Amino acid sequence: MSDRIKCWHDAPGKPVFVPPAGAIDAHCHVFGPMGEFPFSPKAKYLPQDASPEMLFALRDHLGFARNVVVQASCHGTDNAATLNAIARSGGKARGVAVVDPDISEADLLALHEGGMRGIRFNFLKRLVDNAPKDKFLEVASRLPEGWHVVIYFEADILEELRPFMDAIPVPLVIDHMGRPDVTQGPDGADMKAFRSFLDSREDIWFKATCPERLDARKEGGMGDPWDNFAAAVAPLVADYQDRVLWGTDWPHPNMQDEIADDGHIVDMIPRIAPTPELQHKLLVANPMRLYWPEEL
Ligand SMILES: O=C(O)/C=C(\CC(=O)C(=O)O)C(=O)O
Repeated sequence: MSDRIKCWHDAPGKPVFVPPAGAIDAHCHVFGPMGEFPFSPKAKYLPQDASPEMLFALRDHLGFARNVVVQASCHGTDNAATLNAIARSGGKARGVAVVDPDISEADLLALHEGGMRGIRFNFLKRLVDNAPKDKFLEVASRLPEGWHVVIYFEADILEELRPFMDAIPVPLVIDHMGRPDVTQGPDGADMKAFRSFLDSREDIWFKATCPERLDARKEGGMGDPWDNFAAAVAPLVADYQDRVLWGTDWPHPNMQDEIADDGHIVDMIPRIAPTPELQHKLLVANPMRLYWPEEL
């Protein structure tokens, strides 16, 4: 692998929407810097450096107060780059780790000390070589107190994953709503299946994220201003308003062919959460419960 990809906008606009005080970007990543934190030999993409300082500058520009940094697959199970971002944030970031399922209890506690509050299981074949469900279940059963499991999958394997996810004994957070086809609309088959999954347990959360991915022109979607995304996702946010999170997904891994303006992504918020009450739940109250519960 040679060329390092760059997927983010160099000069995102200032959003019109002003996030409420204490707003949390609950899904973003850092890459490297590679000189300090090399990528995994198993990485499926090799990105340019997207440093903590760049992330924090974007946070301030967009009007957010905190970040939840999710370990990206290009760093494998070495969480050093994500922990570095959390450490440099001055208390304004927490994280989600990716671990070797054989990780010891002591190492899990060290991740907790470093600000991690969950682990991520990634089922996208283009991102990871294998996803051993039996090992994932074992490690999910011995997480530190208060942790959750983040799961990333695409809509076509939701049913196949149901028995596995049903067996996880801690809260679940589903990345990007399990990537529904938003062009099907709010009552499409993918949204119906996802709703039925949400209805099966009260501790399944989801991220109403990634208009740029789910409504990408390249995928047959609308592209910015992502009208399909707004139409399909707003009813879901309204109906499950106490277990939905939001994030920028900066630096938008693997979106090099469709660079999104993060200011426009923030301006999607009032389209999926039209009232101040919903916006406060989405951006403050809900992520605080998962990531900074001791402050509540
Ligand atoms: O940023 C995301 O959430 C989505 C990703 C990257 C990713 O998850 C990873 O590398 O772990 C993707 O769809 O390529």
